[in-house]
Amino acid sequence: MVLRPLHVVDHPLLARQIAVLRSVATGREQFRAALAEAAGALAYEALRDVPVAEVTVRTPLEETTGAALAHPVMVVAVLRAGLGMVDGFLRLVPDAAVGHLGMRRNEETLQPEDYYESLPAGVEASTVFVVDPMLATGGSAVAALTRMRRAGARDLRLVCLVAAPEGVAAVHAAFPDVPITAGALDRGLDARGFIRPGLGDAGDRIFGTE
Ligand SMILES: O=P(O)(O)OC[C@H]1O[C@H](OP(=O)(O)OP(=O)(O)O)[C@H](O)[C@@H]1O
Ligand SMILES: O=c1cc[nH]c(=O)[nH]1
Ligand SMILES: [Mg+2]
Repeated sequence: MVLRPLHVVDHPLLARQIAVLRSVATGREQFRAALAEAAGALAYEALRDVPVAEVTVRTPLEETTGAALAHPVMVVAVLRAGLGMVDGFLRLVPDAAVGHLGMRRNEETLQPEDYYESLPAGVEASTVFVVDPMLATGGSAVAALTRMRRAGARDLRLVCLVAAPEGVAAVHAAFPDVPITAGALDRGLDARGFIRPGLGDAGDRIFGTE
């Protein structure tokens, strides 16, 4: 049986941040802050089923058992827009390693072009979260996940803020075992490959480029 995990997080605090991010009236500073908040909420949900290890804890009164994450966490940001999600993730997992994959979508062909890669050691042993706010055609996500699998990632997950059904289908087709956590599943893509209703160009809104 093919596993097709998509978890669209349903939470009022996340929904509120997504409304801020969608609004054309939201400026750069507020956009960055809302994206960090939303990424924290997504991280909380995306980490829900990571393996835990039992540890012994001594309270002031007696010894008991507690939980620790069984494997190190690695966050891999798809540049540039994925950078906007890293701080939110690190608020929840401050000791996570952070990798970077440089990737830009050619706006004529809609194909992703690689331009950078920097990955910390320990990919094989880590729970790896690839983060990018926008999952549109899925070309960038599939390329990023392919690079991470080639780098040795075994426990691999994708976290995005806004997903189009086309992108979800593309990731599911290429990586049926990779769970996707998303903040919203939108209607679809327009003729230019933009997510509708979406939030526009996430990278441009974070960095002020146009
Ligand atoms: O699913 P796709 O059709 O591949 O589109 C999604 C990609 O497009 C955006 O990045 P972009 O290429 O605009 O680069 P940027 O983050 O530097 O702005 C976005 O952050 C994704 O990486
Ligand atoms: O809607 C979209 C599609 C791709 N990249 C974005 O930033 N926004
Ligand atoms: Mg990109």
